[in-house]
Amino acid sequence: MNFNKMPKIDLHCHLDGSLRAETVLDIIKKNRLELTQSLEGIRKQLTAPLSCSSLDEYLRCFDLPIAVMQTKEDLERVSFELMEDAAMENIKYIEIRFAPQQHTKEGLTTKEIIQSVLQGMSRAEKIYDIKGNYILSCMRHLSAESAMKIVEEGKQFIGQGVVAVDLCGGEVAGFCHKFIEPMKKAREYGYRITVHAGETGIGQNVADAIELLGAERIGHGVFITNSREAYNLVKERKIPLEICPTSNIQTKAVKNYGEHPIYDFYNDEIMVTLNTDNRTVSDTTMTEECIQIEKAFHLKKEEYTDIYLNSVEAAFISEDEKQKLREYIK
Ligand SMILES: O=c1[nH]cnc2c1ncn2[C@@H]1O[C@H](CO)[C@@H](O)[C@H]1O
Ligand SMILES: [Zn+2]
Repeated sequence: MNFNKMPKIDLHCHLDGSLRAETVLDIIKKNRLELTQSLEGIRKQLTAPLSCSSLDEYLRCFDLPIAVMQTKEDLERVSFELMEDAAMENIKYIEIRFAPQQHTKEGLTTKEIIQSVLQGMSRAEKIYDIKGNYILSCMRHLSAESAMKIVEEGKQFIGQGVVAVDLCGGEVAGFCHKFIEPMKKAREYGYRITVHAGETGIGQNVADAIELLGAERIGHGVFITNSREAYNLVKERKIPLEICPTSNIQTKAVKNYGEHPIYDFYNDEIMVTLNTDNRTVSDTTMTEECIQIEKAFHLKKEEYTDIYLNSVEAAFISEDEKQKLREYIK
């Protein structure tokens, strides 16, 4: 299959993990930041090394991009550029996530931060054949109060380019208990809910995310294989899994593409979707994720179409918008 040309959907893509190295260098120079001044050095810092041994190590690659995402202008720019990069490889719809909590170092308010990325997104939508929405991620190592603040301040943007909230960062057992209140509030306000869970060996977190937080989708969920309860919940309630194969190899959730459970899940009628996670940190694209999965499992055209249609179903958009996305693949 010529995946570059085929229509694609990315439901799990972090803004801060998807910056162009050239742009990072540009912003460092423009803002006179005391950071690496060489493109090669930047590229190295932005991408998870082959030797990456865990999610925690993978997450260290976000320090540099976050340092250059602290002004309105720079947030607008990186948001526009991610949409542009996605459009160039025929991604027709993308849900981009980021944690506003991490962009206040130069004094921006949550409102200014969200407005800036939304502006970049809508500028790209006017030029390219792509649509997008934002997911507000809350860092799990921060407090429930901090997550509540994002839920409260992001509320005014629901339906204006913001569709959901997420929990992300390092994963420990039982993390969901801490976030019951903010996620309850989020549901009341009309946010859709997706949660990173089951990425580091703890299947029970997936069951918790669904039962305690009302997660409608799960980021990764690879380790439902460890928990009968989580597996059955995902299967029976048709909870879509946002699978990001390359990222899972880097964080050592799986050994290689061939050993990724995505195809077993697919064959067991679990609703899998295929996504990038982080275009720069994982040095990947949607095209590349598709190619690797095609290679590993001899994916047929109908199977790719099924997975694309799962993404359409799982997207946090209206029925009309879903219909438009279905038409691309006919
Ligand atoms: O695969 C992942 N699992 C958990 N957290 C992640 C992953 N990729 C990125 N982030 C975290 O999400 C934040 C907001 O975008 C990033 O700064 C990073 O810390
Ligand atoms: Zn992620």
